[in-house]
Amino acid sequence: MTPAARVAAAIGVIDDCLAGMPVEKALLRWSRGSRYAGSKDRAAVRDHVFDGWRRRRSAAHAGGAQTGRGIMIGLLREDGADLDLVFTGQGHAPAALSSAEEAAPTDPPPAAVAHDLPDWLWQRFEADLGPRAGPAALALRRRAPVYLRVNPRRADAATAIEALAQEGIAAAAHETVEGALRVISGERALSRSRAFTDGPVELQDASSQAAMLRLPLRDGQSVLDYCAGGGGKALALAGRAEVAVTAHDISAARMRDIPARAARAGVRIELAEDPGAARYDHVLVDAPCSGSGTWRRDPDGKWRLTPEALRDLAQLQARLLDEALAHVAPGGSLSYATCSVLHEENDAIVTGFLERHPHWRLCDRMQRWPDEAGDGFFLARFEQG
Ligand SMILES: C[S@@+](CC[C@H](N)C(=O)[O-])C[C@H]1O[C@@H](n2cnc3c(N)ncnc32)[C@H](O)[C@@H]1O
Repeated sequence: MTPAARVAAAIGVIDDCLAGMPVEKALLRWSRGSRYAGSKDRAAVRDHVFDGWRRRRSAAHAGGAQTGRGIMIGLLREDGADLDLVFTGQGHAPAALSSAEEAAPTDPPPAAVAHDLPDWLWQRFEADLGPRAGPAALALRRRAPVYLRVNPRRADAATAIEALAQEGIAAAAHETVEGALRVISGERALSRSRAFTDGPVELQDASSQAAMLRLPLRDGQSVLDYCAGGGGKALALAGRAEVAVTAHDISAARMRDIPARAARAGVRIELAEDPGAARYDHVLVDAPCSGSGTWRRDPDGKWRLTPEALRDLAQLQARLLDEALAHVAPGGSLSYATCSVLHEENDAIVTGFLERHPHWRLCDRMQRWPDEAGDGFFLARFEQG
């Protein structure tokens, strides 16, 4: 495919997204109908679509229309591309620009548009994040850096960097998060690399890693990951110390890869579909959330979230914390995590918990904002007394 044909394909996929199709589904549909496209074409179309979808509002403003074509014109215009080389109308290229499309807009976009958030969310960002609202929203418009977690059971950082380099993947140690590596190039080779398939590294954002490093684990202790999902946090905790980690999730299906991932990582994780009356030294609630700190990876999230859905999430988060509390052993700790930057899912949940449980106190709190050092992430840890 020519570069222009890739843009034409992205326009079609973005139109499907605008019609309500989730971005991954729209890409899959295009991919299935485009057997002629090679792996580089697929990667390029994916990048265009995700760039356009993250910057949907500002690109539509710059391109003059809320359509796949308008978004791609705006995106390329904002990025300084020569539009006449792409919109030629020849072969599989998109049609030449009309005179209306040739004129870049002169009016500045409203703040919510410039920050690529729905109006209500931009208001929340400003209210909740204060001066950090702008930088956080702008970070969510960019591609996410790829971070790996070095599995201390299999390698140290230097060995992992060397193993990755031998397979054409350049990585460097994170400046502040121990054991986190930033992938500099070659990320598309990762999933097939031995460093990944044999267990020395796992894909995990640096902010999640930073949060898991804060839990004060000691050898011999027990840990319950109450919302374990695919087990990313459980694996990080199991790798850190000689602790007995149990994974629970309302969806057993979500946990199905944990045994294989644990075996690859050289750790043991027990699965508990129902933790019953069991109690643990550390209980972690990595709660379902809006994902607002990670929307650069999942841009659908910011366009789909509604105030009502956010309120429902906050109710679920509070309930999960109360449920999980029953599993904390005497003298143990309860940790609450989200990958959100919104007050309603973070500090408001902490305040509500402390009001409902006055014998518990907040003993640690971490808030990270989305930037080059990692995703947005929140952690609060409670102890009794
Ligand atoms: C943020 S994800 C967890 C991600 C996971 N900890 C990781 O690191 O990969 C939240 C998880 O909470 C689970 N969940 C939702 N409601 C729950 C409930 N009532 N009890 C336990 N888990 C629940 C979801 O199935 C989902 O897997």
